[in-house]
Amino acid sequence: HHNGCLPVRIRAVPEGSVVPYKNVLFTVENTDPKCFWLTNYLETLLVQVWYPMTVATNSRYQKEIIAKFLHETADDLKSLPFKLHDFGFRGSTSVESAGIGGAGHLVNFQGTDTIAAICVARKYYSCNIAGFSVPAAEHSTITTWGRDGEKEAFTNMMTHFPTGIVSIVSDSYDIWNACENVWGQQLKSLVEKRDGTLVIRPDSGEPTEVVVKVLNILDDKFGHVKNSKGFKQLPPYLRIIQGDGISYETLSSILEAMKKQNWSAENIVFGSGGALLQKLNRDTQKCAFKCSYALINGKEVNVYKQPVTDPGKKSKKGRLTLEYSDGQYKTVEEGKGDPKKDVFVTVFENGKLLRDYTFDEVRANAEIDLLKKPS
Ligand SMILES: O=P(O)(O)OC[C@H]1O[C@H](OP(=O)(O)OP(=O)(O)O)[C@H](O)[C@@H]1O
Repeated sequence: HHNGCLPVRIRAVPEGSVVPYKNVLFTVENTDPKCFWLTNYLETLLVQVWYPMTVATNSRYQKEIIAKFLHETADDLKSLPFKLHDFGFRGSTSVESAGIGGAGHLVNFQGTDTIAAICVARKYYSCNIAGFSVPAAEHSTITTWGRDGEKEAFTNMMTHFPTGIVSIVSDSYDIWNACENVWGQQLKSLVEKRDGTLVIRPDSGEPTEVVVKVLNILDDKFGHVKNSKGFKQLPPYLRIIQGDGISYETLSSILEAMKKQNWSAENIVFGSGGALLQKLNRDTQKCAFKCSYALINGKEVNVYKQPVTDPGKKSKKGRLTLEYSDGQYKTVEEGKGDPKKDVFVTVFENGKLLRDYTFDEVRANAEIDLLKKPS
């Protein structure tokens, strides 16, 4: 009867919009009364948007934290798009999950090792290359040189990649020895003379302590410059990346510990895997899909649940719209919304995709206010 097309209308907030949780984000209505069952039949599939939304939210929050510390301790915010690198592919439950979640992260940042995410952004959001990475050692490319061969392994990376950024994991045996003696003495002139930036990667231990200690050792060996805000920066050919144990909580405490010792956030890049793509679930942002309205034998019924055992589970009533005014989003229930303030767009109707978003549009909608002073 419908030529294979689903008789539903989906209205949704533009992708990338930053909306406080517990607001309506999209509505689904059947357009054929005979298919009254279709809306909640689609619940299972449609609620899966919780995942990229939650990754994007978590990643954006981390972007806000990093921006705040850059505002306070760095000359500018130019490095922000590459400050949180996605290391999460290996910890994802599937290639598809890594692609979808990793694309959520790429809404906010451009650094990723999750190639599946670049494929998703290219295939579904017309983005040629949404993310980038750099040449990097991993433990096997250091440890295959043997315990006594760490210096040769480092030299090999430095000479194989003679220009640009190169990231070299340095905790295979003893991060303190690697920073103080191997990088700081034996390979010091190689580091200084190389045409690019060496990014040293500690990868174990308590991140807050390790990062500050590594910075202090490198300072002792290579010195620092003071930036316009009076904070210390390693020489431009030297930076660090902390990619172990990074979540929004640890990120904040590392940057705070650095600031206390007068280190600029400019010195560090973060990598995050499990906490970025996997340590979240549908309840992290309390994402749910509920029936709120029905037309029963011509009678309009506002449908809702309100369990006595948990007031937090009360659902919204009636026809729903999302309004934006005075810088605030508000969900309006029971069909009382003002169409002029409604931000929803009809994105799908009777089998047709009516509005598609490019990755650039999503990114623009999600951008943080870079000029805002840190709170
Ligand atoms: O944010 P995460 O999910 O922790 O991902 C990052 C970690 O993953 C890798 O090590 P991996 O865990 O594979 O091995 P390891 O236990 O030997 O560090 C990498 O060296 C980081 O330590």
